[in-house]
Amino acid sequence: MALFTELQLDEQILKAVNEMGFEEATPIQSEVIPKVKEGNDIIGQAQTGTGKTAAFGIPLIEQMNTEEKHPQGLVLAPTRELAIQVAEEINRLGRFKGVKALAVYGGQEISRQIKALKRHPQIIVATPGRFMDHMRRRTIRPAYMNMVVLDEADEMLSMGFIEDIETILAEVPEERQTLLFSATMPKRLQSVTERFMENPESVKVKSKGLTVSNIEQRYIEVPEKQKFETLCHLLDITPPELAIVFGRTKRRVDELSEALSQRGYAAEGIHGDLKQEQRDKVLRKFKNKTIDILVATDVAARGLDVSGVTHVYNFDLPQDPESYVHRIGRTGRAGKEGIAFSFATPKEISHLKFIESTTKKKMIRQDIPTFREAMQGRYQQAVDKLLETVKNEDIEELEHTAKTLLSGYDPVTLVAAALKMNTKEPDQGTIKLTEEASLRPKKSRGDRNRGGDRRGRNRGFRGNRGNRKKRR
Ligand SMILES: Nc1ncnc2c1ncn2[C@@H]1O[C@H](COP(=O)(O)OP(=O)(O)OP(=O)(O)O)[C@@H](O)[C@H]1O
Ligand SMILES: [Mg+2]
Repeated sequence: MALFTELQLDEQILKAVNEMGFEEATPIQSEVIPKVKEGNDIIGQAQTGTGKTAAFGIPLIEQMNTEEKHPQGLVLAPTRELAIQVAEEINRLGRFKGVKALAVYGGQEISRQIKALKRHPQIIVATPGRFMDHMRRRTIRPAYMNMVVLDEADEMLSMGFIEDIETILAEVPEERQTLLFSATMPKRLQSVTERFMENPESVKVKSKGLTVSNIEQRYIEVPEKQKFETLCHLLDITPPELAIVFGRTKRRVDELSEALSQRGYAAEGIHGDLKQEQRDKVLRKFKNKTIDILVATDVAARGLDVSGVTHVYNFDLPQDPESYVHRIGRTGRAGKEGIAFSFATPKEISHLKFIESTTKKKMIRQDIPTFREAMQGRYQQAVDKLLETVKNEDIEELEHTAKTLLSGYDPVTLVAAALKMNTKEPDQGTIKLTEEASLRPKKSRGDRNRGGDRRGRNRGFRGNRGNRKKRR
């Protein structure tokens, strides 16, 4: 860690950094920021939640000319929510310097974006598909861009955005500076770095494994049919502040969020078949804690930074170890603690071991929690609620009634009854959850095959690829 004052930043950026409450630069920031200033192409790898956004955002802002009318910086990101978030962070960092970023992504009216472009943002943060749209309409001219950042480049590759990126970068002047960031750098990414970057310098923050140590990683071997009860029990035993539950498919996410709601949890789902408005609404509710459980496909696995996420549950194991790293990285951010639970069916244990071998971190095995433990958790919640009321609520009015009650009943009986009333009822009612097949051990699947799967499954919900095709 280094002080930001040692990084020779613009005064205005330093001021923004201070106001954001950053005290010291994180390792990736202190390594990358000076190197970007030297003008090199950089490949930056550091664990999830360690400030990669500001690591590229700060030097990007520094090199923007606020007199210039055309956008000069471009950040490409795999998902719409991530594009929005990165633009927000850049706007916070750049506000005293007068550098503005605009998020441009599928699912939002293009006319609205065209209007916003007239306010001359220096930096565009885009999903590849929508950026291509703007390029074709000539509403954005890449010819003036001199810095390009590929955030989560490996994910854009998996999603099949490679050709789009190629098309985009062919229109950005060659003498640009290109930066590439991710917490994971699978080998297949080399093709991207070779094609799009010039003598890139690799900056990799030294660490024991791919995941941060402040995330406790656990797994539970559980048959498919018992997963849902197991999840409910875990939620009861230690209620999360905010939790993300990852499911494999969109249908799974729909069914799971419905089932959780039915059982009385404040849960909603997010995936790519939802309208963008709905996606925004759900994420907003999660951020302001109207709901405390977000059920998601991998659309929420990358880059999303929501403070207060204490728990991540892999209801279904992810196919790729990379996806595992990013999913669990939604907790334990910026030095905070987090816990990740992964469910593996007996057949999937070998796949889990394969994930462990990639992350170089063993998960702690835990038994399936019992109904009794879950009930204890619920009672504890009732106790907490009662004590909270004692502490914070105005209950004087009820004192007379309480005394009358106490004259006729034993106090232990009364308190126990009050607790019982406040305890969530044992689960009942049937829920609908279509079974997922166990994942096959990864060894039998090729890289290309996996990439294709993901692309097929996710198409249309990141970067609006589907719509673009129709218009063409
Ligand atoms: N120097 C700093 N000090 C304190 N907090 C910071 C600092 N830099 C960034 N942060 C905060 O840490 C959080 C995580 O940062 P960021 O989203 O950039 O992580 P990341 O490395 O891109 O993670 P991911 O791999 O998941 O995308 C954000 O809330 C960010 O504002
Ligand atoms: Mg990031």
